[in-house]
Amino acid sequence: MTRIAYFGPTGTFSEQAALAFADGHELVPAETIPLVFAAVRAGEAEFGCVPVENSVEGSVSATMDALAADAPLVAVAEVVLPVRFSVLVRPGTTDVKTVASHPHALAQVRHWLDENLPDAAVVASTSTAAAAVGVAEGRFDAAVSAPVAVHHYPLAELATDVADVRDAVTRFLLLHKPGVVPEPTGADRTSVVAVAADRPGELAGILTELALRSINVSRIESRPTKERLGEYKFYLDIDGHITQQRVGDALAALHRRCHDVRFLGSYPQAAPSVERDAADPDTSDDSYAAAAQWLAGVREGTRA
Ligand SMILES: O=C(O)C(=O)C[C@]1(C(=O)O)C=C[C@@H](O)C=C1
Repeated sequence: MTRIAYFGPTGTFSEQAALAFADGHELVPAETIPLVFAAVRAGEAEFGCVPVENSVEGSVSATMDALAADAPLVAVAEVVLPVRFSVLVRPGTTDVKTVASHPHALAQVRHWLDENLPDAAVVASTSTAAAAVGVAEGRFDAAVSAPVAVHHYPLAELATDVADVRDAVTRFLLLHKPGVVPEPTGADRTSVVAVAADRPGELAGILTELALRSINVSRIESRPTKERLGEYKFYLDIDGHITQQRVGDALAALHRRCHDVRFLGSYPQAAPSVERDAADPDTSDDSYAAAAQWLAGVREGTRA
């Protein structure tokens, strides 16, 4: 049976994302995001499911770092889930002195906590469900959890539908060892991470390579290389698929000019951000093929 390792324990948003990817597969929890990557790299699970980006709190740095380090894994699918929380307590709890959750979740309910539990000490936990486990075991009084967590742990709802930003969403990736790239659908995303050379205009140069080929950038994020102060790698999410000429051409250009480029996957967009085939017709695959034919003819001396 196909196994999906997910950022657990049971009752996380990541588990719901894993279910959305493939109901019927065996879901195996891993306690941290790096452990999800490790399970896939070691072949203990074929796929891994991790959060990558939240509309309120931004990128999940543990995922970003794990994507760029060690043996490469690539994204083969994404899913976007709405994020509203339940605040869970042991049945009968009236006095909440400590409230725990994953830092990303805490950041999304800061105002609610200020208004409703102003005296509670806020504690970071490895995941929203780990916080629920901590409450069940008596280590904290309340957990900011995914709504499904109440079905997994002997806890009661102190509040439901908690979110400072009503329409918050989190994007999750399904990861696999490099091998098969999903077929292009016409509304795909390609992710890469590039270590740029440290020279004037380099970032502008990278973006120009994309702009010249009519490629939309949906996200750019920098993280330190962790080797030297001031040295950064750039994560880019672009619209399009690696099999498209203009995307392949742009990534080859990035490979020429950057110290390092790692392909992080081409996969269907969960919520397409552009019209299908909205790109400039001068950058279509047909246009690239015609230009390559002309160039080959010129080199052979059969065309001018
Ligand atoms: O702890 C969980 O439930 C997770 O799946 C992690 C996570 C995150 O890292 O962003 C997922 C979605 C929510 O935004 C809060 C927490």
